[in-house]
Amino acid sequence: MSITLNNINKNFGGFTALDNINLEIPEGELVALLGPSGCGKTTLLRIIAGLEQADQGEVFLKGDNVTDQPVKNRQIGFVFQHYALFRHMTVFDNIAFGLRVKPRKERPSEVEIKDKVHKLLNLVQLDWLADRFPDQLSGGQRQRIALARALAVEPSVLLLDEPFGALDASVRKDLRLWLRHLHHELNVTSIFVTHDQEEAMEVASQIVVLNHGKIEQKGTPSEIYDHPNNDFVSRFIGHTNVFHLEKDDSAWLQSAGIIIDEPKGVIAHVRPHNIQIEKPIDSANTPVYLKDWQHLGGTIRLELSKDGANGNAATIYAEMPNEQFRALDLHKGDGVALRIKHAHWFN
Ligand SMILES: Nc1ncnc2c1ncn2[C@@H]1O[C@H](COP(=O)(O)OP(=O)(O)OP(=O)(O)O)[C@@H](O)[C@H]1O
Repeated sequence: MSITLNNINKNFGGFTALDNINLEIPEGELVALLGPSGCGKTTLLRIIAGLEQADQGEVFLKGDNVTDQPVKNRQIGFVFQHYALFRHMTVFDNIAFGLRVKPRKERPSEVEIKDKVHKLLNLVQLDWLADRFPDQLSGGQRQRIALARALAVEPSVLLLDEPFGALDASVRKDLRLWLRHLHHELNVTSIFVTHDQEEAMEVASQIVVLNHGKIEQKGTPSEIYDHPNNDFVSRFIGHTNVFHLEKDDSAWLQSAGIIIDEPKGVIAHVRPHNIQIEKPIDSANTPVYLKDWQHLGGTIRLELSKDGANGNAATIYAEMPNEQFRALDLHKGDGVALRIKHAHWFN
């Protein structure tokens, strides 16, 4: 089901939580609402769900204006950060709950319910846990069961609010991929809230970046990463090195012979992988040296410092494949030459 938001505004007292939000989400997308704490993500999700009323604006689901419709008429499934499973019910009964409370005319028979719950348990790959209680599950298993429960009533839209926020890093990583694959299988229009840009990049087909109640940018992960609209998006999505050409950076960049494209503004944002590192011709006379590095799996992140700068000088981050780093045979304290391959410019 497609989702359209027109001019959504929401204030809490004198505070503007959402400021004229316009958004079109086509059917079948998996969209991440991404932004820093307090930017309005959950409020927007709650307005789509009907759990909160906007002060102004309209919500359309599949072209129908549902602004004044209560939650129960919107065919929406929810998964929240803190497991909302009923503790006194088994996994099976938790998933069956939404079907059993349907009005008599729409309620499936117990045989149909049993069949459906097992299908959902298979889908989330936890069929063997049907008779357990929520307390006997791991955090990751509970979230998968919460998702199965949300899907039981065949929602047209699935809303997930930081669904993996309470889980540890490795479980989170597994569940992100799992959610993506599950979405490929089901194709239910889904929106999930996250403040984790890596999570948004890894899972979503579209990312909506929010800040101070406004949409800063909407696009695919690569559009957002490679073509950030503005300074905020560029800094928020992944690491970026910021060079101010009207301020301190101008002089040392010039002295180091570092040229950043054709300037198209005064602030250059450079992604770590767009900084190429070479061994300098004159290593005794290089203004940049290797301070430290870290392994990030297939790549190495290099921390570079300006020679002679005091301890507060901004670190420059570069990234390169492991083999390339090994071939350079660099050691801590070695001088390096930089070449900047590409920058995003802002004013
Ligand atoms: N019921 C409320 N009454 C007053 N202010 C509220 C209420 N709900 C939210 N807010 C405020 O509105 C702003 C947006 O809140 P919201 O929960 O949507 O942010 P968020 O982006 O989801 O943040 P987080 O990532 O921290 O959950 C925050 O400043 C919050 O304090």
